[in-house]
Amino acid sequence: MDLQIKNLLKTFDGFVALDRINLTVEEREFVCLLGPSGCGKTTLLRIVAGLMPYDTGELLMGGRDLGAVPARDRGFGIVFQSYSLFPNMTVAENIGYGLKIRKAPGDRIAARVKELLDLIKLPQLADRYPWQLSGGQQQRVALARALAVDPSLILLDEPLSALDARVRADLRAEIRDVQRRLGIPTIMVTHDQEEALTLADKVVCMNHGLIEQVGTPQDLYLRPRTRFVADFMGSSNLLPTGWVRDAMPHLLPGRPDGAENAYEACVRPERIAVAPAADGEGRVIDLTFLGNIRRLRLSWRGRELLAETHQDPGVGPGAAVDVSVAAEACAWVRA
Ligand SMILES: Nc1ncnc2c1ncn2[C@@H]1O[C@H](COP(=O)(O)OP(=O)(O)OP(=O)(O)O)[C@@H](O)[C@H]1O
Repeated sequence: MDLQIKNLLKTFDGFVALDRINLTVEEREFVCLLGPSGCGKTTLLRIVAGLMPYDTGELLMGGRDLGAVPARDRGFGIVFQSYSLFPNMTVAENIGYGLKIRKAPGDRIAARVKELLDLIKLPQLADRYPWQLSGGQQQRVALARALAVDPSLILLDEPLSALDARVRADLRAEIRDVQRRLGIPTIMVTHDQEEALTLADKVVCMNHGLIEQVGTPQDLYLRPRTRFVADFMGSSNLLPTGWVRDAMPHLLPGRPDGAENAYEACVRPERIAVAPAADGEGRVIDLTFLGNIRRLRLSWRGRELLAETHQDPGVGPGAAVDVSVAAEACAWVRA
């Protein structure tokens, strides 16, 4: 079943938190809501969950209006940022809770709990209590609990944000794997662009209660349509039209029509090629070693540019370099 969000408006005392949002979550799709603090991600997720009312608009699940359906009857699985396991229940009891309140028979609950413990790769922890688990384990149990009732939609509110980088990366891969296997449509809130790029089929980039752009991770990274999206989805060189006309005229043909200040060229740092050249016009300002990449700040034709390379560029600060950008490396964005 798909979820359709139509013209959804949410205000708090006149403040517009969601400004007529339109969005479809297709069957089997993993959608990430991405954006800075306060852009409305959590509000949207809570409204879909049924935990918060909205002003106007429509929510349809498989064509059925959810407006009058209370949270507990929506049949959605929810995982929050903070581990929200019941502290006085074991892992198995936590996972089986939803089935128990639906009065499922004991043997069915036990079988389902076992299946889910295997799925989250924690079969040996059934009898532990939440306080005896690491943060990553607790979030896996929270995921299993959300899955236990065969939800028609999974809602994840920054489920990884309290975990350290390594656990986060592992669990991220597991969530993706489980979601793919089960094919349950999923909405996840995050402010971490890397997380959105690795997990999502569709990324929804939000800003001030509006959707700036919706697309695949590739769309948003390679073909951002606004300066905000370009900036939020990784680092970029944002180059004014006037400068491009003088310094990189070969980028101009892709520019949409519009006033001089209406568009800027977005060139990702890895698309700037740098080569040592004694008579090169560019100068290396500094170079930072970041393990898998090297980041160079360059000065070239009156601007500072950011370049990144996987190879050792063979130059240091002060060195003269040639700088080039392929025409197709540029996306024109609304400034
Ligand atoms: N109960 C409320 N009363 C008044 N304003 C609220 C309420 N809940 C949220 N807001 C406001 O609505 C806006 C969106 O909040 P929301 O929590 O959805 O943002 P977010 O994108 O999830 O941010 P974060 O990443 O910080 O959680 C914010 O400006 C927030 O202050």
